[in-house]
Amino acid sequence: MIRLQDVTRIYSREGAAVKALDAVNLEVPTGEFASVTGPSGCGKSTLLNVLGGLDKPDSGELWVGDLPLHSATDAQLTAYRRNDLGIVFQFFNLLPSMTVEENVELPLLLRGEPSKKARPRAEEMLDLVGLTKRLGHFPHQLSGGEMQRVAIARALAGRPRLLLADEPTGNLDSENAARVTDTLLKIASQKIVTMIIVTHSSELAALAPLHIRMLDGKIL
Ligand SMILES: Nc1ncnc2c1ncn2[C@@H]1O[C@H](COP(=O)(O)OP(=O)(O)OP(=O)(O)O)[C@@H](O)[C@H]1O
Repeated sequence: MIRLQDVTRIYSREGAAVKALDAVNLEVPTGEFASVTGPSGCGKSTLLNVLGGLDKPDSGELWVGDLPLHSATDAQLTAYRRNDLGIVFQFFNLLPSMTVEENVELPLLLRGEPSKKARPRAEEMLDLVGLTKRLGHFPHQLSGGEMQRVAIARALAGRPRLLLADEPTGNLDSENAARVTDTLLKIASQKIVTMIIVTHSSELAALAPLHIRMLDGKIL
């Protein structure tokens, strides 16, 4: 369970206080797929940043399972980001000189897993996103949608508790966006991870069992 209780994050801009998150209360059950929508400036990125342990609330409580992110130490936050969190970005962020398989394996190798464990895990995740035939390809040989599915496989490889995605279909044409959406729905149906996805796509947002609408730092 992800639980936010009265989470407030205030920025100051030109001397004025901006409540990017204004006493937000939210519960996302383990394994749930939640979409987040709302107009520019409503606080979506701030919500992702506090969930990702990159920013701390000024007040309130934010729990990821039994970990209190609002009071976690820097060491706990580093461990949380490394072990419990998968992140998918709008622009994929794959390493161009590595193959698809190597891109997915890399986070596992970086955290000390031996290659003989990392490789089958990468292959399993690439099978999950339907890219088994692309293992040896390089990112520039893939479509945008395929690159995003590699990024999703990479984010899941380390068995995170929480998958955060910021506009995962924002940079894709409709056909590629549809494939990425199908992949996300497949992952959601298997309940292998809690997913919170910020999107401007009303289609993707509506497909999520939990649709969070934000306005002016609040959840509607
Ligand atoms: N570092 C910062 N310093 C000052 N104000 C900030 C900062 N980060 C965000 N804000 C303000 O907080 C509010 C929420 O911003 P946030 O980026 O979370 O919105 P958003 O919904 O993600 O917007 P977009 O869809 O445009 O990315 C906005 O008014 C923004 O200007």
